[in-house]
Amino acid sequence: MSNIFNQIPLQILTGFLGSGKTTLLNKVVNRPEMKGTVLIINEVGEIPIDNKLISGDNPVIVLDSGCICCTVQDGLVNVLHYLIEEKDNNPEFSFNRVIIETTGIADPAPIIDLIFHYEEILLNYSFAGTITVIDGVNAKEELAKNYEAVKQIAMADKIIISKTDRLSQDEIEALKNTAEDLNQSADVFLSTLDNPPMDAFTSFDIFNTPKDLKTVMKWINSKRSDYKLASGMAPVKLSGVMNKTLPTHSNYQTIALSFDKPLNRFTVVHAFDALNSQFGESIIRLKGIFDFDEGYPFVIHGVQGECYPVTNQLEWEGKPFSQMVVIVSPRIAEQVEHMLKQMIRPLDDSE
Ligand SMILES: Nc1nc2c(ncn2[C@@H]2O[C@H](COP(=O)(O)OP(=O)(O)OP(=O)(O)O)[C@@H](O)[C@H]2O)c(=O)[nH]1
Repeated sequence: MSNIFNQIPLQILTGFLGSGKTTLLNKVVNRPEMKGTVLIINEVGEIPIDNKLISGDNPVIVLDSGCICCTVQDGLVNVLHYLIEEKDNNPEFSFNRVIIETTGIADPAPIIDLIFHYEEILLNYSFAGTITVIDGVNAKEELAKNYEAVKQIAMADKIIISKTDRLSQDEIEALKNTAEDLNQSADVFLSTLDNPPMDAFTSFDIFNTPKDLKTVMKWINSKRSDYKLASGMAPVKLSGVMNKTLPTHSNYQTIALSFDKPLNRFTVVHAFDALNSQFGESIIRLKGIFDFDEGYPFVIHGVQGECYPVTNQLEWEGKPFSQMVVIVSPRIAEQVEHMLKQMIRPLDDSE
């Protein structure tokens, strides 16, 4: 068991769907100063993809049986407990920091609440703050529609504005102002694909609780009426670790597809183009790893109806595969799934 002097710092990394959390983590965790970091990644959808996009030696643990802020709190407690046990009993395992990457639709409040109220976590870990990634390109629309995106910013100790390589100086200033409107106490950092703000991850004082604990507590008990953006979340009752009222998410549906044969690249690109032009921003998030039989995996991302260029230079580990997750509003889910199944064809398709 640990004491106050060797409590492990625990950071939460949050930010709306597609804002750039995994990309940032991938850049950040392989730096020497982050050695010994354990990543706990929570994903929506039955098929976890993000863990396959993180390279390097740091242990990555996936929590994929639901969203960490409502259904997998027990899972998080178990993982944190397991890590301490391993550290105490296995001389070959040590770690000095944990970063929890939430799903893009997570409300950080219940996770922070859990950290502060679960005795075993408090004994061994020290909460080192919430880092929220704001999507530099899509934040305006997201904040107008999604309550989670607003709350993620309001709860932050540090805010990272991503994708600033695609923004003008005026746009960056406007986003800084938005961030400040929602949260005056957080430090704001800027990020590009090549230049992740390391300070946001490395500068914290583990002997202090985050500076705006009061704000955190206010948020934990808050109702939507305080904020005029986006729609509210309906409260639900949970059993398990936290037997209290917690929010559910805005309305999203996840479509997860796997394919066991190499795919025809053009049919995939064509299907995504068709989805984005027909449904636009209702395709909230799309991501996939694809086997086009070219010897290495292709990674395709889409955020709010726009597809991004392939960015990850990965290699296959084991047998090639194709898996994708699409997050959409429920009213179009059936149609989207049908289109994808119709349009995406295997390479050897003779039709
Ligand atoms: N131009 C640019 N693109 C970025 C930047 N950060 C992320 N992206 C792109 O944005 C897309 C989504 O990034 P991810 O890191 O997967 O986003 P995420 O927040 O982990 O997404 P979820 O897992 O859905 O919550 C990818 O295509 C990234 O390459 C950036 O700083 N600049």
